[in-house]
Amino acid sequence: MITLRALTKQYGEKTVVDGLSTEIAPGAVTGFLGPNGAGKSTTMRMVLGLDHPTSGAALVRGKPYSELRHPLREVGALLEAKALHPGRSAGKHLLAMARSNGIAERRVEDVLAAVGLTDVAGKRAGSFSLGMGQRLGIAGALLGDPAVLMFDEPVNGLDPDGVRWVRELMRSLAAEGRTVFVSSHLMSEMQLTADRLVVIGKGRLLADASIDEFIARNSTQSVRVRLPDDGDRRALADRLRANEVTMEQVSGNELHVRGVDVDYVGDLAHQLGVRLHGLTTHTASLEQAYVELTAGSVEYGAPSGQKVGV
Ligand SMILES: Nc1ncnc2c1ncn2[C@@H]1O[C@H](COP(=O)(O)OP(=O)(O)OP(=O)(O)O)[C@@H](O)[C@H]1O
Repeated sequence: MITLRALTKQYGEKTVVDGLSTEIAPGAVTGFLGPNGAGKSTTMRMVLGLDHPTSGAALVRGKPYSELRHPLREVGALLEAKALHPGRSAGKHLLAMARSNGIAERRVEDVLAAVGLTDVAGKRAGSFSLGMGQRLGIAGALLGDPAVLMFDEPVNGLDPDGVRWVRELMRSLAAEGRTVFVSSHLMSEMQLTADRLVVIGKGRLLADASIDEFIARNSTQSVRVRLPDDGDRRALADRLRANEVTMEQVSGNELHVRGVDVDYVGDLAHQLGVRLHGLTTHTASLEQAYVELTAGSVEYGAPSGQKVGV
């Protein structure tokens, strides 16, 4: 369990983490999402005692990091891949970590096997590819067999096999009853990996919900209608507008209609005698729900694209 209590961090005038309160529960993967600069890394650093809160608290199993007796045995983290001695072999790096943290040396073999690095344990960590570096970082996080794990962007730069491997690892760690807190920019990935989501923007909590709740609360369903004839499309759009129904033309002859269901649009098309080639309900993906939620708190975003007029 990780507990954030009104966690706040200011750098000079700027509040980068702003009164965050939530609990990251064991037995689940919790995705930590937010646009660039939202404060995700700063939050994780405070959980690990690498940054100090201006006010509030970040607790691991009820205690601040500084009060944990055997920190690496209680919380493991991958913050920045390759934050290690480049001349040391992977095995020696882990051995040094084990020795300085009172962790049994046999754990080194276990975690090397768990991340698939047994065969390259004797190679210099500095010669590792990005993917191997990530695996070594994850091995370090697992070394103390901790109940709480935090991963900051663990799939950054990984190939599809590596991404799938990280996903399965996160899921299996959660299935063992551990707390798994993972930040990512890849919404589609979080949709496959996470049970719950904590979303922040400009340091503030925007959402704290299960994936399904998050999509249901933050996105509206739309009806997608395809009409092969321009005149038919205009007739339907005019009638929807007259009925004060919101819609947009996305491409060619496709309309996205909001706030009504397929029955409504189908009946209207029938009344008008227009021909349809498609009529479907579309539920927003996590990506769309996330973009809608964070639209107001993107610090460095590009302006959104122009809509095609109907
Ligand atoms: N040591 C520091 N001094 C001043 N400002 C800082 C410091 N560390 C972080 N910041 C600022 O705090 C804000 C939050 O940064 P943070 O790295 O926590 O965001 P993030 O959500 O992890 O972003 P990203 O997704 O881009 O990694 C940013 O505006 C950043 O410039």
